[in-house]
Amino acid sequence: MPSSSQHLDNIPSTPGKFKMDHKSHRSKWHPHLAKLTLYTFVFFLGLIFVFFFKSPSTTTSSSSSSSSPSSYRSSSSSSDLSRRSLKTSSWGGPNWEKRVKSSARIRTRNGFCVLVTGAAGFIGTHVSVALKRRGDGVLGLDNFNDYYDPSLKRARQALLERTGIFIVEGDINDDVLLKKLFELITFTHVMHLAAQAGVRYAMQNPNSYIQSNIAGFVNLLETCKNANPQPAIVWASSSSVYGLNTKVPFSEKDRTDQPASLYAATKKAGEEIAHTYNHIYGLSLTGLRFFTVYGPWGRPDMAYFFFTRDILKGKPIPVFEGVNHGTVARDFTYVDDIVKGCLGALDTAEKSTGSGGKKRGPAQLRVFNLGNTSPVPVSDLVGILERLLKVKANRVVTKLPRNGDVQFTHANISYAKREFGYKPMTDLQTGLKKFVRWYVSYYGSGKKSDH
Ligand SMILES: O=C(O)[C@H]1O[C@H](OP(=O)(O)OP(=O)(O)OC[C@H]2O[C@@H](n3ccc(=O)[nH]c3=O)[C@H](O)[C@@H]2O)[C@H](O)[C@@H](O)[C@H]1O
Repeated sequence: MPSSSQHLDNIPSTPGKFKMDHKSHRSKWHPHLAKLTLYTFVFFLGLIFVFFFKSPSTTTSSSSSSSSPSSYRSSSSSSDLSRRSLKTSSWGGPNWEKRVKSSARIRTRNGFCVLVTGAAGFIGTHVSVALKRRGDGVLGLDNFNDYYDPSLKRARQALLERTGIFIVEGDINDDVLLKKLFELITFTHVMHLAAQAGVRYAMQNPNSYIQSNIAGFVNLLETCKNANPQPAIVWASSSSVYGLNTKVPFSEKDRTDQPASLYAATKKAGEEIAHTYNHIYGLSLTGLRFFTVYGPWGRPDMAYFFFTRDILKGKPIPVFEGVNHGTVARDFTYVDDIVKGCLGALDTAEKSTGSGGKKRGPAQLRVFNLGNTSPVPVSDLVGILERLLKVKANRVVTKLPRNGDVQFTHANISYAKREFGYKPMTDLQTGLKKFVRWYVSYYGSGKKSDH
């Protein structure tokens, strides 16, 4: 008989019996029992490990109430583990709820109540402030990930706090959190700007694009479609959906089925997903194709931003050119013009027609270009920066890499003009002047900054 079965045979049938015989069996039983206890311990430890680390939604149980301090939550899920630095988030409790409600309070007649996702982001910050200033209730949501220096996001957060805007720290993939927010607040609109941005970074971390721009978007739409009343949603698509399209200027009617980057593909997928939720659930959805947005509080991963930093530091900057020295150009659009476009889209968004997951009638579905209608070669952008910074750039002319960049963008904006009077006012020279002024006030004249 194998020794293991002997061990099993020797286990007392009741604790009482064991206790009674304790003294006489002790020396004989102890090694076996110790081993068995160890195995049992390891087994349960394993179970606990599996429960806590493999369960899709571990500590965000919807049954626990967030109204007491003891119910402060920490959210993370298995899918989060694949994300770049998705921190756990804490939310809940009476003080948290008070801040949420105060931030979302409408302060003007017929004002909106807007959930702004990605509120600590570049465009999110600008749009949030503009909405708050005109009296709308604004609640921010942001996961503060470290795609770029999170201290810049914290500084934007501090700016928003001074304007009376609270940013909930959490992820759009956290359905329990989203549900809670919609239970606490009746949002009339969602301005969805949370995304994994950047064209070239998609080669390094493709999964983060799927997590944010597809899974996160679907999660948000699921919450919106279940809400009663359903909010109207305005969200950030991208000029990059035009991909390898050669017909210029880009019109919303042009083909968008040739994306040149995974980023573009996820934004295009977002447009198709928006169509589905509009069709099935009656959600009012407006996608905005932003064209290379720049300005104060911008994104450090964008060329105009890191060119400024590196010119000031005397570092070389790679300036891309197309085949046969072809010009690479962008329809750079100043952030204040984009904000006006966002507000115009919100103001003309019709109500969703569904409620509680049921469609009651056809709902609005729109896509707009928001560009500047005036493409500028990247080499001219560098020239403007040189003049503003009074430093000569160390240009390294480099062949446009095959990592998602397209050679040229140019927006036709007549649809946005017709629908809500969109009219960009800022040329690149004027906008970069404002950016440089902000940059120098934020980082100093730069040579020592190492962000
Ligand atoms: O409209 C959009 O939807 C997108 O706009 C932005 O993408 P892009 O237009 O590619 O901006 P950005 O990287 O600043 O490159 C600007 C120019 O500099 C050139 N470029 C870039 C890097 C470099 O090292 N050298 C260079 O010449 C480069 O070839 C390009 O011509 C957002 O990042 C993106 O998130 C998305 O919102």
